Amino acid sequence: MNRESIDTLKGIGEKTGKLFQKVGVVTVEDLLGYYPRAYDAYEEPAAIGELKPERVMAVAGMLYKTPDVKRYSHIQVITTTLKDPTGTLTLTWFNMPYLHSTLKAGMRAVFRGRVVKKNGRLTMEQPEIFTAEAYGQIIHSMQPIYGQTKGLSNKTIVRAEKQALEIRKMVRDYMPAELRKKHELAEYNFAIEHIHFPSDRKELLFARKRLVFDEFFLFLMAVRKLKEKRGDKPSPYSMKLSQKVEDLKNHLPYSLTKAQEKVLKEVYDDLTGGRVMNRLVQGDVGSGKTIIAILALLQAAYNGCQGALMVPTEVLAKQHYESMTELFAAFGIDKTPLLVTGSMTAKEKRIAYEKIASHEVDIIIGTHALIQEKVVYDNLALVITDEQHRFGVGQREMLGQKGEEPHVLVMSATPIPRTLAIIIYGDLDISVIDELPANRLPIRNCVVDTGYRKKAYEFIRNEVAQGRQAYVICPMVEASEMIEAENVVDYTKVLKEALPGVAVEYLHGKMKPREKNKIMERFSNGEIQVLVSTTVIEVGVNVPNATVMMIENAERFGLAQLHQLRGRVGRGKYQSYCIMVNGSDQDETKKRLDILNKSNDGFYIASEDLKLRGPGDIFGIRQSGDLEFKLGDIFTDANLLKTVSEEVNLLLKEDPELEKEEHQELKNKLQEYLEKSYDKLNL
Ligand SMILES: Nc1ncnc2c1ncn2[C@@H]1O[C@H](COP(=O)(O)OP(=O)(O)OP(=O)(O)O)[C@@H](O)[C@H]1O
Repeated sequence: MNRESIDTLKGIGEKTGKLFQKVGVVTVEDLLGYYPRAYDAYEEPAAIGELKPERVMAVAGMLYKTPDVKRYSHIQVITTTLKDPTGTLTLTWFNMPYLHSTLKAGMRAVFRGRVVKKNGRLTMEQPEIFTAEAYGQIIHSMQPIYGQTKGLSNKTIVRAEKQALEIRKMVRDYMPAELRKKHELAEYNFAIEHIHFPSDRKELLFARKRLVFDEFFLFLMAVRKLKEKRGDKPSPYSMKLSQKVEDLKNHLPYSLTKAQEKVLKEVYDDLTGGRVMNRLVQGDVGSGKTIIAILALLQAAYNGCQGALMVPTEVLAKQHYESMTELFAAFGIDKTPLLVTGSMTAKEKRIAYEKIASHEVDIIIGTHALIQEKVVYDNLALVITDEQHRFGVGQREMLGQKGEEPHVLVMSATPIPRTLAIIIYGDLDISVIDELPANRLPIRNCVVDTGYRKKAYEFIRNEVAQGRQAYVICPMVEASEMIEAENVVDYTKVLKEALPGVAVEYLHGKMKPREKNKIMERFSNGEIQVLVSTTVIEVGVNVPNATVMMIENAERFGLAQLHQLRGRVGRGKYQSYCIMVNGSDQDETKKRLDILNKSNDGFYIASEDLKLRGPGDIFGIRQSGDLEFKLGDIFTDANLLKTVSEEVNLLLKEDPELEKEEHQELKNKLQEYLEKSYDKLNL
């Protein structure tokens, strides 16, 4: 029943089914596992005088004007005014023509929507309308808000979730009863129901704790199994260090930092030590992880083996490919890299696979495409993955299976404290690059409001005049009627006007991979001077000539994400700048952005953010959304993570193969978890 497709639910036809597929929901089970992104608590209506911008709030009052309808190209706007003893408020709706006949002067109601400040005055946009009685019934309840996609509204998802809960088959709880009791965990079926529809905050936290416990538990069990399987084994590829690679290292345009040398030695010791390497290299943005990867790949190549470098995006794969090709050509390195990406044509792929299988190439760079079944390697001795995003523990294992026990090196810029890293990466040894190259000048930061834009553009113009380049980040791709935030397409037009003679172009995730690559290429070689982009450039993009990072609507991003974005500048010898434009006047936002303003250190930022939010703050912007947990946050749930880690140790000590009767359900669940983790790769 739970594995059935969601089109068995009422109201879900082919079209809606496709939209659900877009957010990864195919079966009833997937739907139940599609947890709310946030919850809306229907609070007491506030007085108009108490309204705060950028918040969703409710007000009660009387309409004192018959609505006014205006039409601007494709948008119809209805406005009216609400009054209470503390003030007046403009209410605005977009494209809702039928409201015209509902809204009448003198009507009393409760209105709930986002409050925004426009031209110095407060307006409520797209408010929902309730009678006082109807509002009284839902007050204080928690309404789920799901991640939506164009055409798939929250209402549709809520309706589907309710049905799914009704028809689902209850599952037997796989968590051993003893553990549930010890940690006061909710029963599984109860937790699933109440994560979607909690009646209050307490119930929500109860349900959430159980599900986060599960996420950590299954993840850590999988990590332990992986360690057992891959950990500390003799390696079929014991290498000898090649002098050619040493020569390259000694002739780079820079010398490695002490931290890079230390980490490189640890990697070399693994490669030559006769045991299979399973290592994580952790280093803040721009600390120089890539050269470690390149040198290790070359060592493999000069030992007659193949090496693969797998990264999360095509843009990055291409970037690595190009910089490697250039480097090798400059230093007379006779080892050829090959690029494999999902957007290659079938023919291109076939040719690439042949080159890999015949060992015509030594170093293979690519995205997920690298672990597709069709790729057959010849003597694959080293696999390097960029852990920023998406590659979870299952993927790690899968790559390992591609060769005969290849060495595995994982790169990460996520600033996880050592105690947590040891848990999360329990199957890996950890190396840390804890120093930035010496030629770097610390990035100068500022947090400004939108009134500063003109000055910022002048500043960018100056930098460009000196030969430098700039990024401008906007949260949205295109204009939206519902969300007040800057978008790449319109912003580019504005910027082109503001900066005549400057080459301004845009980049976003909805563009075709080829187009994206082209734009990135033109930015890399300096043809484009200002790149207006969404967060697609967040990870790993390396254009050392870029010195300005201007982030619009900085309030909409998590601190970790802002830190990554900022890490795109300050990668070369030039002084770099980060301008964060704060579009909100909330104190909390100011405090958050201030942390970034004061520091360029990823570890410090993560720990300060945690202090500000406090453990258990589950409504804040997730810090570690890039790890593979849907609900759990390794920072705010750090204590639970430690507890679960201890429990997993105990359990595996007592029953290493999960053979006991009371662990059978768990064993099946774990198997399922691993299979799902592999499946994700084939999406
Ligand atoms: N020791 C060094 N001295 C000077 N420059 C260096 C040094 N090591 C690396 N670089 C340069 O610093 C820039 C950033 O390095 P790299 O791209 O490896 O960063 P990273 O650690 O991968 O960062 P991110 O996580 O942001 O991708 C590159 O242009 C690289 O050539």
